[in-house]
Amino acid sequence: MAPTTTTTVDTPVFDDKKVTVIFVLGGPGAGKGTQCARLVHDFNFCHLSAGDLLRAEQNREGSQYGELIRTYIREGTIVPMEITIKLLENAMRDALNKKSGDGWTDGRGRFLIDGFPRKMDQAVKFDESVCLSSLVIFYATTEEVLLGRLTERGKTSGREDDNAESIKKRFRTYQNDTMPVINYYSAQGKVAEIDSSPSIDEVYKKSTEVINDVFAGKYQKA
Ligand SMILES: Nc1ncnc2c1ncn2[C@@H]1O[C@H](COP(=O)(O)OP(=O)(O)OP(=O)(O)O)[C@@H](O)[C@H]1O
Ligand SMILES: O=c1ccn([C@@H]2O[C@H](COP(=O)(O)O)[C@@H](O)[C@H]2O)c(=O)[nH]1
Repeated sequence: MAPTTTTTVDTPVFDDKKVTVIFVLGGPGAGKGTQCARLVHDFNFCHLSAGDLLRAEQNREGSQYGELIRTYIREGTIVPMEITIKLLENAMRDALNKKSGDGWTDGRGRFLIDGFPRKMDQAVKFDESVCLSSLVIFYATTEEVLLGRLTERGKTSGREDDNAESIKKRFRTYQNDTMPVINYYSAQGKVAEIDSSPSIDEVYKKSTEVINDVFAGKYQKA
């Protein structure tokens, strides 16, 4: 008899009927973090930046991944997905245990996951095993605008990757690895694209319209 093969399908840790996950993507410096900070204030989201979680893990005393993460970030490449997904899952569990108020009763929660998924393997794995996402907000602008913003931010950010060489590598990774993720979700009708070239206030107005649409049920999960 031919050997049987089994395919393991993960059950997501969090129920997407209770937990809303919105991914926030766009080129480096597009304004993802800036917009998320304001959305948190007005809609009581938990904002999880994958980059921030990785930097915290990199700097955590005793972390076995510190040096590995530092190298990937400096090179502008994507840290192996298992690390980032575990950090996100833990942070989500923490927030679900601690947060309260609008959107956070009876095991419910709402998350803006910023700068993730950056690569197709992360997208598929997160949706399957952590929580099915509702939408991607995609902040789109030109490389010229991105470069200007990152160069300016680099004067004070202290980030090891806000320098000309790392920025160039991050742009390449964005085109090669992250644009396919945006196209993948776009084909499922799960992308809201917002031009992030105008002022912070103008971009924010569009962002709130998208979030109101999500809560009004405009975007149905595939
Ligand atoms: N609409 C805007 N107009 C002008 N400047 C902006 C705008 N949005 C953000 N900025 C500025 O651009 C810089 C990058 O913004 P932000 O850190 O929010 O980008 P990001 O997409 O989160 O970047 P990264 O992916 O590198 O973390 C910041 O200094 C921010 O103040
Ligand atoms: O899912 C992710 C997200 C980020 N990274 C690495 O972190 C840096 C910085 O990310 P920001 O969102 O700009 O803060 C990014 O260039 C990657 O090297 C990752 O590996 N995986």
